Amino acid sequence: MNQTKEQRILNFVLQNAVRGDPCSVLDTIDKYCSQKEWAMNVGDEKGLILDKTVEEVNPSVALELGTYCGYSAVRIARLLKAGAYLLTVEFNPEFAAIAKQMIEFAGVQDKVKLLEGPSEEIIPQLKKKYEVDTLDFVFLDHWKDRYTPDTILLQECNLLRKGSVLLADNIIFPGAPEFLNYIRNNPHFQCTNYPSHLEYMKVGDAMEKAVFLG
Ligand SMILES: Cc1ncccc1-c1cc(O)c2nc[nH]c(=O)c2c1
Ligand SMILES: [Mg+2]
Repeated sequence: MNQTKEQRILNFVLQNAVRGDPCSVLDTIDKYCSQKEWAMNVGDEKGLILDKTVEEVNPSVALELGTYCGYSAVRIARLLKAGAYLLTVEFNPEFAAIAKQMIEFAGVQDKVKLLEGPSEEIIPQLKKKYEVDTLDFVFLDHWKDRYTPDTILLQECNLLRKGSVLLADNIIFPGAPEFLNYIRNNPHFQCTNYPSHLEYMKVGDAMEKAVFLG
């Protein structure tokens, strides 16, 4: 049975990265996806914006929507303080299976809880089933058409508190114009734009940070 691109990425990591070393896993994925097969990891350039935001927020509880192969889950988890954790949501079971192995190989499994299913089903379960009070940081990197409804859902479920930080990928490419319009015109959010490039490409992209004002 032919391997998927995601399986090829995982195998390249298993054969070339250092087990238990998150930076080695990230560098190895970036090497494969810039030299061999493009894939939709946040990548090294936008990854630095993600790093800076996570370090600034220093979250106790973080949520990621869109795990894919686990690149940004490893990227975020490696920066979390003792006792802090990341919940990451992936709809595609094949991607979730790859990400689980990637997270374990990187050695950050104790900080990451991978939740498989649609974000619109999982978000309303976070308080009761996953014992979340509020979220300090949310990384939106799933499907652009879910950015706005899921942001509204997070508010409806009382998962945001004054100062909660959202960071959204792909604001330019593939683009999330409806989300940008929603969040920039919403008096409950303070927005900042971070111009960058699409992962592994010279094409322009950007990330948008939105701080919930309560
Ligand atoms: C797949 C793709 N093709 C061409 C250009 C951009 C993309 C692309 C890039 C990303 O960073 C994505 N992140 C989350 N979810 C996506 O669907 C997604 C798609
Ligand atoms: Mg993305």
